[in-house]
Amino acid sequence: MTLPLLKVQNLEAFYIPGMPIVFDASVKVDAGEFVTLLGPNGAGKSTFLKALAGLVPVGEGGICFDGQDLTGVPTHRIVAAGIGFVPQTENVFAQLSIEHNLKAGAHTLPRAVMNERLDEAYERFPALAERRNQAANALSGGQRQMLAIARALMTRPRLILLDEPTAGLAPLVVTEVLESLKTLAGSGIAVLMVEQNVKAALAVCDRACILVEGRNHSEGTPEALMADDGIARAFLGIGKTT
Ligand SMILES: Nc1ncnc2c1ncn2[C@@H]1O[C@H](COP(=O)(O)OP(=O)(O)OP(=O)(O)O)[C@@H](O)[C@H]1O
Repeated sequence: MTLPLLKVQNLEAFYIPGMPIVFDASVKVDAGEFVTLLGPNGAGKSTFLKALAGLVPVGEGGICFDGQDLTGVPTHRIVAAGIGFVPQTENVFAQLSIEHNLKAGAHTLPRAVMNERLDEAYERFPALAERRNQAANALSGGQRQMLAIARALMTRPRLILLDEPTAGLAPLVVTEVLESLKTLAGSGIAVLMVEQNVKAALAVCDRACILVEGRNHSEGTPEALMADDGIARAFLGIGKTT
């Protein structure tokens, strides 16, 4: 039996000591798997993701990634271990060019490696290549998200965490961004994202985990979750008509 790439067990995360937001959440992600975290507003999904990125303190529980214990380690070590993080907002430097944004994602790399990674990014997202010298604030919302994703990929992570990557985007662009994440997962880079566009997320992911009040509620393939009438109505915004 192969171990999951990411195994989070019974994690507690908090902003204020003694006042957990995430009480007991467990999630596994396999290599190349695309997993969505769903749940009501305030369930602690973003907090959970930030805790995995080392941006929120953790209490009980553990985070194991690629055989390494990453519980409570600082963000730079998490990135070095092979995890990329794309925050929901302010995820690009608006005044900097696209190329400088990408370089900022991996500024410690030697020049030759950096150029290789830039080529990879432009190959993956051709729209960025065409505009490489323009400021990021000239990009559309969807292209900005692509840039934020491309920047997180500059360190060649094995897992990328994304906090609501389609927030505020038009429906067609939502699909475009999510399809690009599906392609990413297909290329072997695991994806764990928090998403509010439930139906669009379920159309592309392999599995979804539902968090409620900082704890696991249920999980399964999109098909299995949608087939459960109680879950579909309560969490997926899909009511069966009778
Ligand atoms: N920086 C912070 N300091 C203190 N409390 C916070 C902070 N950020 C979030 N919270 C609180 O943590 C709780 C969970 O928020 P979180 O954003 O993790 O939930 P969520 O499930 O992602 O919700 P949503 O779907 O609305 O984004 C909320 O009650 C929120 O007020």
